[in-house]
Amino acid sequence: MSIQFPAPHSRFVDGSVAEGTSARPRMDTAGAHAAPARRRRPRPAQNLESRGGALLQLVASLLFIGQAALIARAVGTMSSAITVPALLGPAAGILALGVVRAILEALGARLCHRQARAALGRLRSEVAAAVAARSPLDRNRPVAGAVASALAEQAEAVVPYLSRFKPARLRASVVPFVMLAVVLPLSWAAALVMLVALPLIPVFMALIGWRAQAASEAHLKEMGSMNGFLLDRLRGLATIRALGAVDTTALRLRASAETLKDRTMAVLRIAFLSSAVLELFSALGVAMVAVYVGFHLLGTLEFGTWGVPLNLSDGLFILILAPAFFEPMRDLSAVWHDRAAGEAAFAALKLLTANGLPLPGANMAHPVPAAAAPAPDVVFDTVSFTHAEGRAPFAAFSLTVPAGGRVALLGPSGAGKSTLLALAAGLAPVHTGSVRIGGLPLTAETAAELRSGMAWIGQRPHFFAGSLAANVQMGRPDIGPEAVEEALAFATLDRAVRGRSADDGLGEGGAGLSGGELVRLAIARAAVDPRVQLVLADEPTAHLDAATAAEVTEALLTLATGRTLIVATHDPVLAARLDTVVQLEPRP
Ligand SMILES: Nc1ncnc2c1ncn2[C@@H]1O[C@H](COP(=O)(O)OP(=O)(O)OP(=O)(O)O)[C@@H](O)[C@H]1O
Repeated sequence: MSIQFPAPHSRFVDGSVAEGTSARPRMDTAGAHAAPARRRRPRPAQNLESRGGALLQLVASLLFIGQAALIARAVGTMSSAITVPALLGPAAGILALGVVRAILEALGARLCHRQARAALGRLRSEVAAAVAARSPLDRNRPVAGAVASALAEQAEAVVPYLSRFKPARLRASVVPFVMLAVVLPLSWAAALVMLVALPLIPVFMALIGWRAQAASEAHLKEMGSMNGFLLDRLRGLATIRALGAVDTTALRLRASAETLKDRTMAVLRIAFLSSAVLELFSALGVAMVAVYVGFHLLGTLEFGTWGVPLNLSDGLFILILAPAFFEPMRDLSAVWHDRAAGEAAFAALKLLTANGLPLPGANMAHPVPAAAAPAPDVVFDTVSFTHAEGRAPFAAFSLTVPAGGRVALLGPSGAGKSTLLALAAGLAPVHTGSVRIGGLPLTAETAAELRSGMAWIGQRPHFFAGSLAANVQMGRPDIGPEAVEEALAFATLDRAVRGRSADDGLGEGGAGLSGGELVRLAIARAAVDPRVQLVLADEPTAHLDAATAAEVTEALLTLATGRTLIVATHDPVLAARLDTVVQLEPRP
């Protein structure tokens, strides 16, 4: 997948950041799932459409030239003779242009905002899909808190960037030059003064802009790392309390908040500075034009026109245009920090799309629920896999699990049991060799389809704050309440939750159920889906007392009836209940 992000210092950052994509990740209680993310080239019509609001605002600004001309003419007429009919025409014209300008400006602003929000929605979808496309085995995946902060909070800076900064930049790059072209035939001197004063503004703004960009990036980075830190520590609150590390954590949090405050102030200082610089230069520019026109009309400065001196109407026209000439630049300055914040947000989002260990089939469409297939065989054919930092727990591992077979992977910690299960689940691509399930090689193309017939009961299954039923159903629309009740009964959870209904809630991380009950809840998740024909369970009886482990073992074996089961375990009692035990040896 490739996402078009603006280059950090590009002159023109197009709104087509995520234009024309069809990424629609489906969010359910299981978290973010990447749906097909095929890209289409942005079409010119779409680009025009995305700039429609900015164009309306541009036209509104240009209409001021007409108003200025009418005002100047009316005042010029009044200097010779004041007649109502002579004034009525210009007055009506000024009013009509004013109304049209107001309408265009309001429409333009609305359209810009709407387009910016739509672009942000598409961008968020693409970034969420990119994050979801990283393998769970990739330990360099972005920190959850930082992802949440970037997607939910920092990404919002894209809206003012697209809806305010970009239209302002378009106006600033067109309106002053049209006004210059209008003034030049009347007075080259006034046009020259304007032309000389104008570039000073962008030069100083560019100088300030570099600082602003750096300050905004530092600010967003600090915000992301503080959010990541906060989420991580909130999750580990019990451990922090148990180890008496509350004060240390609070101190770090306070230090982080102080740094964030300093970074925010730095951004604000630069924003105020850029506005002040711009006001100064535009005021100087207007003053210079006013001095020239004033002295020219008084006859002191006779040069600067094309042979014919300026009359009152012409002079007034230039004077009225002078502030409007600098106005687009002032508008641009007012939203200058939006550029810095927007580009920093783009950069933060782009970081999240960095390539890492891919999740095979992450961007494939969710397969249409198919009727249950027969239990598949699983073949590991000379498989090897190397984790980050070159850790390869096994090399050229081969194993055939027959259809409907029940196999225990036994071995010391670090021997690679979980890694093998993850490879069978297609959570990471094998480096050499192949995995075949039901005769189908597990590849990026087949992984999504094969996974739809698997149940993965991980070492630390995630439970979401919400009802038991939602935690079993996991957003699968084809699983109804009756199936959920049956699955809970199957995993003998109905006893554990007797007195509560399936709609009763679980706290974050499964708070409200014991460790053994949570494993059974994970088994219920698998049991509820009739398409599941391959069950992969990673240490389901770890940390359980003998009686609970026996209950979990029974539930697992019942689930495995007529299905293929592979279990990674240290539990000899569980291993003894299975057909085959495969002993893994740690590599030297
Ligand atoms: N995501 C990862 N990134 C880098 N290295 C990893 C990752 N997961 C596991 N490892 C390393 O790979 C090796 C095998 O780990 P694995 O979890 O597969 O072993 P295991 O046999 O399941 O161990 P245990 O019984 O303790 O769960 C270990 O040395 C581990 O440190």
